[in-house]
Order: sequence, then structure tokens, then C-alpha cells
Amino acid sequence: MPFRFFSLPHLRLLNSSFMKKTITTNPSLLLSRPNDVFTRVFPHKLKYQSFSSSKKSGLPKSLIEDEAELSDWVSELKSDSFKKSRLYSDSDDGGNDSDWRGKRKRESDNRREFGVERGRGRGSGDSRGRGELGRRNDGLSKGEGGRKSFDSGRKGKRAGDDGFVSKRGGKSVSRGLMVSNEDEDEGQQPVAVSSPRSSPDGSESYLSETRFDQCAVSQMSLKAIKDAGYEKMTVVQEATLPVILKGKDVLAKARTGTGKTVAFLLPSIEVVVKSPAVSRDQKRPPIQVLVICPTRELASQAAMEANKLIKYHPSIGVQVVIGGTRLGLEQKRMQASPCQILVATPGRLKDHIENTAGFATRLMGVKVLVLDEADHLLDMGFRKDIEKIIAAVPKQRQTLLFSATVPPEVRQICHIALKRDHEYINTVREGSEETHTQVQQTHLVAPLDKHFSLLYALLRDHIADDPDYKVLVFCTTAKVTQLVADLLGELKLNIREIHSRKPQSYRTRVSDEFRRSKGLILVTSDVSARGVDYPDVTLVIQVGIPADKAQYIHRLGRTGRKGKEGQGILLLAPWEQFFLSTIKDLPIAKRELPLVDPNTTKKVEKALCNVDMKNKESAYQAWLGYYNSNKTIAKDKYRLVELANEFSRSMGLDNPPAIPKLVLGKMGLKNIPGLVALVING
Ligand SMILES: Nc1ncnc2c1ncn2[C@@H]1O[C@H](COP(=O)(O)OP(=O)(O)OP(=O)(O)O)[C@@H](O)[C@H]1O
Repeated sequence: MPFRFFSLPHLRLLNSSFMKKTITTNPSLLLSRPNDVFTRVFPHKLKYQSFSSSKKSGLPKSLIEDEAELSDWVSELKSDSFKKSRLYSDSDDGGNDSDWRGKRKRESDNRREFGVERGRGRGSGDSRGRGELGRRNDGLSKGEGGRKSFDSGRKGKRAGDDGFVSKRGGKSVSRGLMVSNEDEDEGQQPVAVSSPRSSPDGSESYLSETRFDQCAVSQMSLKAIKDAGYEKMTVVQEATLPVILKGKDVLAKARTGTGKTVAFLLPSIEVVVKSPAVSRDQKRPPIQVLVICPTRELASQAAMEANKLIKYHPSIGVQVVIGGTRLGLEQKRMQASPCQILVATPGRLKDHIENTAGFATRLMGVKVLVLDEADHLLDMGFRKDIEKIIAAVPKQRQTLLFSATVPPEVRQICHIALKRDHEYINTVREGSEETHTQVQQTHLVAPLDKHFSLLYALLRDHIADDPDYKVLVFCTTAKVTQLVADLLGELKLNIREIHSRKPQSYRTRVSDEFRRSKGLILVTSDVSARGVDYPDVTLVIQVGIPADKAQYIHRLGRTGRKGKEGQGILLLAPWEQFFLSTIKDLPIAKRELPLVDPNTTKKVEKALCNVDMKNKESAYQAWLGYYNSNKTIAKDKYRLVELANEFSRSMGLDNPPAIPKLVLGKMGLKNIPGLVALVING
């Protein structure tokens, strides 16, 4: 296709006279396109990258039989690319657990864990006792450019959910949200569409002044919105709704926890409302809205939100298809209650396309395609699945891409899904951070052998400080998550764990419980990093470097939702400090090491002794796989192995666990001193 694309290097704030003019012309939502601004914004041409011409995998697309096969196929593709760029973590649409050597290994594990065991059963560890409360030691380092002391004024503020705007009320500061269009030839450019308000302390309200009943949606949808307790639109809803309702393709960026789900669901539902009613006799009515989410939790959550919004539309149905449940059950459910709105994870959707009778035909009715967490879905891990899905829906459709992060690479490849005249709506003000100002972010650097004790001390201090604590601890891989959860459970903290190695029924139960609870710590892999809306999370701790800046932002975004306060701590080893330069534009203060008394250290060491040896072995291998996929760390394999063995010692092991020779070969770590190779006969 002879497309020409033009990159949008950075959206800039429009000059103040233009802003003023735009905003006074229409105080709510405006779209205008002055040409002088436009020509300054699109200077670089972008080469069109056809997905069909991407690297050959050796398999024609039509021969991909199932999810696992596709995973292998993608893995092959990725083996070149993933080392080039970034670490991957455990956020994928997981399929069945299986062996690294087996054909059906999950692709995400191929990236990181290089595990050899399959779904090894450990007690679910559901209910663990309440922990002891210890002495508090905040230890935020001084001289952090006037930042508030770590906990100052935090207590008691979180309750102010709906009152956030009025509390922070102050004078509105006009500033532009950016809408852009990539096609210079058509004379379209970023324009100011709205002006979210800043409070006197500089934080931005997530709510706009526009009420839902001011926009052109059906009365029945408005009624449901009211029942859901929403009155004013959030900033991203205000900015995107009119554009989407006009039928435009949209790429939208808005901070975490600011209502992006409703922003894409509400106008999508309106498309169904306006479509001719489906006859009752029609057994397989067309799917009109297809929403893709990267994780099962997120897909279920989006379907729940959709169900809220269709409450008064009895003729509209919503279904969710996700991995980890029986395909046959989903097929029966879809037959029993056909739907026009389908929310799916990519792998399972592909399964249905290939294995469910009539499903592909139903997809030909898609009018709106939504990619939630679009940057993640367009990333290498999912790209091929997404390309297949795009090929399975009509070309004539509206496409909506939403995320809190839109890295430049994603801007460059988003045209595989979007029309060339799509609009880019960026609600994050130029020059402001992508994270929330009301979330206090700190980082802590300590040798690896101190991490477990430090983590325990940090959690204990937080619990002592806030009886309503609700904490997420992010770990690098599923198996490291399992290890940390075991350890914290041994230390009698009230914990739950969630990661791709857990059965879906367990994941759903734990996720629901954590959503409802207070006084709980959820130890998790990246399956909880994006989109999951747990209310009132007080603290997010990230142990070890996240995959990239976007993943840091999404993990942190589990706290500080809907204008609430929160804290984020990033715990790094000295050799992981390079990651700080990746996130240097975020307001992350250095935190002083909390005092860990010798008794605490001893207690943690004792608890580590009680952790199952097999879990330590798995964690070691997973750890090695994860850091081996990091360009910076893995460039010196000898050093990498030294570090892995430091991790092994930190788990209380005298000698590093053996790793199957085949796995070492796959990791490119054969014959590196310090590793113990395990030869498996037969
Ligand atoms: N207009 C509104 N008024 C008040 N609350 C709202 C409104 N719209 C959505 N919400 C609520 O805000 C919360 C966050 O919404 P949502 O999960 O869609 O955020 P998000 O921007 O998608 O976050 P993330 O980037 O983490 O995926 C949800 O609990 C949702 O019900």
C-alpha cells in the first residue's frame, strides 16, 4: 500500500494565544486546526512498515493451528528482537503452562523464565496470618527539591474520591490537551480540545467540568452512567467522546486510573444502539464491538464495566472470552446468549477464530475494534496475534487505541490498526509527568542480599503506619513472585499471590478478594501491572527493574487512581541503578535505607529456610532468564552469572541450583563459569 506516514515527534503545547482563542470559543470540547501550528508539528516522515512484510516465520498465517503454536511462532520471531530491546514480564494472555522443551511453552516464559517445570503445585497459600507491626522508619532522603516528606498529610486523604475536584478546586489553569492527526497532506494537526484543571499544588484533576448528559449519548446509557455513580466526565472521556462519536479512529493517551475504559466503551455501545436491532431468531448475530485486553483480569474487568453501561439496553449482550477456561464452555455460552460486544484476550480470541463454528463470520460484523493497553498489544509479544485479529475483522471499521503510555515506537506502528486520518488525543500535558503528582515515588538502592529483609521492613513499616493498608508487590517473573509470596507468608504477613502460573479460577478469586479488601498485600507478577482497577491501593513496591519505563508507570498506576493519594517504592540493586536514567523525567526521590535490625534479618533468614527448595530453584532459573534478556545486564554473561549466584545466596543457598543444559544453551549461557549444568538423560 502506498501509504506515507509522518511521525509526530513530540506534541507541543500550542501557543498561548491559540489556546486562549480555542478555549474561549468553546469552553467544553473543541477541535480546530490552524495550519500554522500544523506545519511545525509534523516535520519527519515515517516509513510505512507493512506488517505483512515483517519477518517471515516460516509459517503461513493460515496454518497457525492454535494458541500454543502461534506462541512458538511468535517466539521464533522474537528470539532476534527481544534481546535487542527490553525485558518482558508476566503480563501476557497466558496459555497452558508447559515445558520449555515442549512445543507448547508459553511465549512469555520463553522470553524470561526458561522454566523446565510445569505448573508445579504448591499450596495456594490463600490465607496467611496477619503480620506483626514494627517500628516505622520512612527515611526519605532530604533535599529532594522541596518534595513533601514521604507521608506528610497522606493519612485520611484517600477517602476523598469524589471530592477530589472540589477539594483541590483552586483556579483553573488553561492548558491544552493535544489532538493530532498524522497525515500532513490532509492538513490536520494537534489541536487543543480541552483544559483539565490544575489545583494550587500543581496536581491535575482527573475529572472535567463536563457532565455526561451534555453529550450525545442515548438516554438509556445516561441512566446507566448515573446508576454507576458517574456524573462528570473524566478528562480523557471529555476529550475523546465527541471525536469517537463522530466515527473517527482515535489513539488516546491518559494517565492511569482516569477512566479510559468508559471512554472507549460508552461510544462503542452507542454504535450498537444505533445499529439495526438483531432478530431474536438470529443464532449467531454479528459481533459489532470487539475489545482486546492483554490480560484475563483486565478483560473480565472491562466486560464488567460494559455490563454496567448496558444495564438499560436489554437487547445488547456482552461476553468475555479469556484463556485459562475451557473453550467449549465459552462456545456454549456464546451460543446460549449471543452478544454484540465481545471482550477478549488475544490468544483465546484467536482460538475461537480458528475453532468455533461461525465465529469468524460473526467477526465480520465488527464496527468498532478497541485495543486497550494498545502499546502493550502492539509490542512484539502480541503483535502477530493482533495482526491476525485485525485481518479477521472488516477493514471498514472504527478503531480505538487507549493506553497510559504511548512510546514513540508505538506511534510508529499504530497504523497497522488505525486509519491514516486517526486522531491522537494526548491528555498528558506537555512537560508534565506521565505519573500522578499525588503519588509519592521513591527508589531505594541496596545490595541484593539485603532485598528480602528490606522488603519485609518496608512492608512492616507501612502496615504500622496505615491500618487500611493495601499493597501490591511487583516481582520480575511468575516464579520469583511465588518465592517472594512464600517468604512473606512464612513471615506471617497477610498476603495473596497472583501470576500466570496460577489457575484462572484462583486468579479470579484472588483478584476479586483483593479488590474488595483492605489490610492485604498482593504479591504479583506483571499480570497485575496494567489496567487492573483495585481501589484504594496505598503502596506499590517494585522489586527489581521493570521491563521498561512504560511498565514502571503502569505498575505504579495501581495506586493513586481517581485522584487518590498513594506511594510507590522501587527497590533496586546497585547494578540496576542504570534503570533510573530511563525514568529520570519522573519525580522519584531517593529514599534512605530503612534500619533493619539484626533480629529482623535473622527472622527473614529463618523464614527463607522454610521456603520450599524447588521454589528457590525455579526462582533462580527464572531470575537468570529475566536478567539475561536485559541488554545492559546480559552484555557481560560472566557478570550476569555472578549476579544470579548473588541472588541464589540471598535465598540462603550455599550453591546455585543446577539448570538443565538445554536451557542454558537456549539462554546462550553454556560453559559460563559459576553455572551448574544439569544433564537430563532420555
Ligand atoms: N466519569 C467518571 N467519574 C467517576 N469515576 C469514573 C468515571 N469514569 C470511570 N470511573 C472510574 O474510574 C476508575 C478507573 O477507571 P479505569 O480503570 O477505566 O482507568 P484507566 O484509565 O483505564 O486506568 P489504567 O490506565 O490503569 O488502565 C474505575 O473505578 C471507574 O469505574
